Amino acid sequence: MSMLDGHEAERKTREQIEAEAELFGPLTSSVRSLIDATVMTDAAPEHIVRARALVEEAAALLDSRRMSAPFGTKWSADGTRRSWGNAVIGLRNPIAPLLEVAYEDGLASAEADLGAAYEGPPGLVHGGVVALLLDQILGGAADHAGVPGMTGTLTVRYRKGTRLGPVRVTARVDRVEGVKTFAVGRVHTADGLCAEAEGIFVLPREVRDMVAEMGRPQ
Ligand SMILES: CCCCCCCC/C=C\CCCCCCCC(=O)SCCNC(=O)CCNC(=O)[C@H](O)C(C)(C)COP(=O)(O)OP(=O)(O)OC[C@H]1O[C@@H](n2cnc3c(N)ncnc32)[C@H](O)[C@@H]1OP(=O)(O)O
Repeated sequence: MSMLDGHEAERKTREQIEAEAELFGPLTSSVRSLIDATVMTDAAPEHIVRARALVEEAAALLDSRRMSAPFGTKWSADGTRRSWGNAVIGLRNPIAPLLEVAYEDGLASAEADLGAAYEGPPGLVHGGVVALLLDQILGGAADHAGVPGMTGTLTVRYRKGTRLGPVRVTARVDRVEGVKTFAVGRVHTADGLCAEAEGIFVLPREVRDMVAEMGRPQ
């Protein structure tokens, strides 16, 4: 499979995309609540059994028509880019913990409220989830700075346990060396600095070849 598969140009207007966001966003949000309720429920057994039947009915309804491939990245003529399946920020992905990434003065930042579904050690966020957030925000900072790449190396230093609840993640590009972008980032909670990371994002060879032929994709 090529690195460029899953990138797709689409003809939808901004209004159509907004209408889709209004349709799918609330579904994602409801399923996210369902995930939390599934982990946290202490309901009576008959309620669990009934809930399971309802969930299976909802899944069958949604599954009655499927896309032929995962969402990928869709590019519109006006430059809008959608990665709605993305595991960290996808609008259609209920396991995606981050909502919006803001970019200001070279700093990417985002907030998430990590509930019980993200637990690792008791009461703390799973270390893999911390790395997941960092990977995305560092990659986003590189992308936003116009020097995107695939994660080649991600080094995380876990300074203290990240308590479940609100977290803030930030990142910025530190330097660029040829096709490699070095980005750095942090995770904070009310307890202070919990994790730091450095990532090396490499513009893949086949994209480099394409860019050399056609100019950098917008
Ligand atoms: C149509 C546009 C497409 C744009 C593409 C960018 C998309 C980003 C867009 C939006 C970002 C949004 C945010 C995303 C965040 C989440 C990202 C993820 O989850 S990514 C999934 C996990 N990562 C992988 O699956 C990578 C798997 N590995 C590979 O594909 C290759 O190994 C790759 C691309 C990392 C390198 O392969 P080579 O063939 O392009 O690289 P060579 O030509 O050998 O080396 C180039 C330079 O990079 C260094 N390098 C190579 N691999 C490295 C590595 N793993 N770590 C550090 N440096 C590495 C080399 O030493 C060399 O350095 P010297 O130029 O000589 O200084």
